[in-house]
Amino acid sequence: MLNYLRHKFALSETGAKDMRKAFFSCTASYLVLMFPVSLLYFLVKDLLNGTGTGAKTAFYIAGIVICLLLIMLTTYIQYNATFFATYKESGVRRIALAEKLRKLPLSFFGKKDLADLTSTIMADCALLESGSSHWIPELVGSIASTFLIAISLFFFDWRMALAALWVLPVSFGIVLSSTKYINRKQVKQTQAKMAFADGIQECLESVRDLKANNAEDAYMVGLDAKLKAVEKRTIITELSNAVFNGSARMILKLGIATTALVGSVLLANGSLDVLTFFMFLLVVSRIYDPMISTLDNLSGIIALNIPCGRMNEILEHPVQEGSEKLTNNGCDIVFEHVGFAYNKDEQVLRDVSFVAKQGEVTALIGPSGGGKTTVSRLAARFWDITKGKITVGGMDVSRVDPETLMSLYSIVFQDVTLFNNTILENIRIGKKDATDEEVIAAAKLAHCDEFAEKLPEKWNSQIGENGCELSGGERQRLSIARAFLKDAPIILLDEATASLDVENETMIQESLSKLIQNKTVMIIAHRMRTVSGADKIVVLSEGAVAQQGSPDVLSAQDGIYSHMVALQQQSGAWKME
Ligand SMILES: Nc1ncnc2c1ncn2[C@@H]1O[C@H](COP(=O)(O)OP(=O)(O)OP(=O)(O)O)[C@@H](O)[C@H]1O
Repeated sequence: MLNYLRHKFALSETGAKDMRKAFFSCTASYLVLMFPVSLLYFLVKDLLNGTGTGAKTAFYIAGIVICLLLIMLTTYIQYNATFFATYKESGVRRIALAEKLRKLPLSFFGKKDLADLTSTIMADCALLESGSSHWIPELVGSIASTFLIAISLFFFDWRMALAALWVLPVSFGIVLSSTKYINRKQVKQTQAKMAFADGIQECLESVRDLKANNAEDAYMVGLDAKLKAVEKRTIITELSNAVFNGSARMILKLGIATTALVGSVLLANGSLDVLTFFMFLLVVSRIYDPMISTLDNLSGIIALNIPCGRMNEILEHPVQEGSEKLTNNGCDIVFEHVGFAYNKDEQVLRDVSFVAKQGEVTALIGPSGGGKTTVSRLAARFWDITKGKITVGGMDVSRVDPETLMSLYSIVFQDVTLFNNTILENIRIGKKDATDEEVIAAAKLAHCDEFAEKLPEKWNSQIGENGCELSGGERQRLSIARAFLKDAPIILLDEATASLDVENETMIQESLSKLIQNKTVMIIAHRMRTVSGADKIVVLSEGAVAQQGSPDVLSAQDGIYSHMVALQQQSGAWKME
């Protein structure tokens, strides 16, 4: 049962145990609510028999007090087992999801969009909070308590029990038979909501380009259509729920009428006593209440399948594993017949073999889409390769834990990611325990002082979301400063200086040349000027190595490299006429 609960509701082991406790406590609290009915039954019996003496009064007062205490106690236990446990579990679940996301390979994120993942951690977890604190324990508690009460009713009078209880299987049958149908509607509603959330996110991210292209109105038409789709899907889902649940609720209420009708007939023909009839009327006035509130929530419980499925997809997705020990001897990077595909059947790299030696700069060049960025990221095990082998200092990277492996790398990406924090803290990401002096020294090497010291708060200035208050070149310099601060033995520079002006590029290249001494450097650049000083050039074209060697050797060959150099010389001489 525990394993079933864990998988069904994406729970931790403790969460599953707490949910089981919640089932028992809900059942107990619903059963206890029937105690006053029993007390009333005995009171009416005494009154009818004329046996209500002083001693009995004390019995009833004690009974009322005990009922109240029991109701308070079971409610308290139910609150502990549902609300407190649920919110504790919700915290654990969010942390587990975030931890898992941190460890998942990039291939996972390629298939998921940001809006989807954010909604899983925020909205889906919140939805599951309602499910675990109310709906699910109440469903199980009401079914279990109603079942136990139903059995006891048959001991009193099976005919009256049938008249009172026939509605339960019928109304549940209606709701259960609609489960698949409603589930399908809810899947479509969720898809429409996700498409709309994606649209909003895309609109916010691309607002600059939309304005620049006067495309806001056209985009809004598309967004409006997505919003209308959400509205339509929500109405269909709610209407379907209302039809099935409304019918089930109506049928439940019919139980009171059939109990009264059958009871009156049996009473009239003398085969039922007044007391039993009265007791059944009392029971039917209460027995359906938990069921009715459960039916209201049943569609919510069915809808939990979708968020739980999405959470399980994250929680059960295999992570990249490996040893937490580095066993490399030096830091030469060797690609041996490497093959790789982001998506099955779309081979991106084919039989790529080359060596990037420690103490040398290896430049990856070639036409756009040739696989340069892919190669540099595979070297740091951002993805696992499908064929061949990549080693660092003789150590197979696929056998090392990605976090451990990353300690060997300083990476400057083409697209810089900055955080809404101060300049100092953005650089300190390169080395968490660095002192302010160390951070500023690294920042100065990357020429960040030129803009940081002009800002009102200097190094402690906030730079806005993703560094939106800085220019492209300033953002790039911050990411280079991170690499200086980390000072790892392998450096990957993916178009690191592309957004800098010539003056800054020259200054940073001087600093970089100090940083890269005795290190393994892999550099990707489109400007031939940037790579002309490299020790080795690897030309990648259509996912394969087309040429490799020193710039001098490649210049002498009639290949892609000499062709690219010639083309860039031509474009350097180009003038607007
Ligand atoms: N995350 C991804 N998912 C699927 N395909 C991808 C992904 N990233 C890159 N590709 C594809 O892999 C191929 C190689 O891309 P890559 O970015 O490595 O080329 P590149 O040589 O660095 O290009 P550029 O010089 O334009 O940056 C391209 O066809 C690209 O469309």
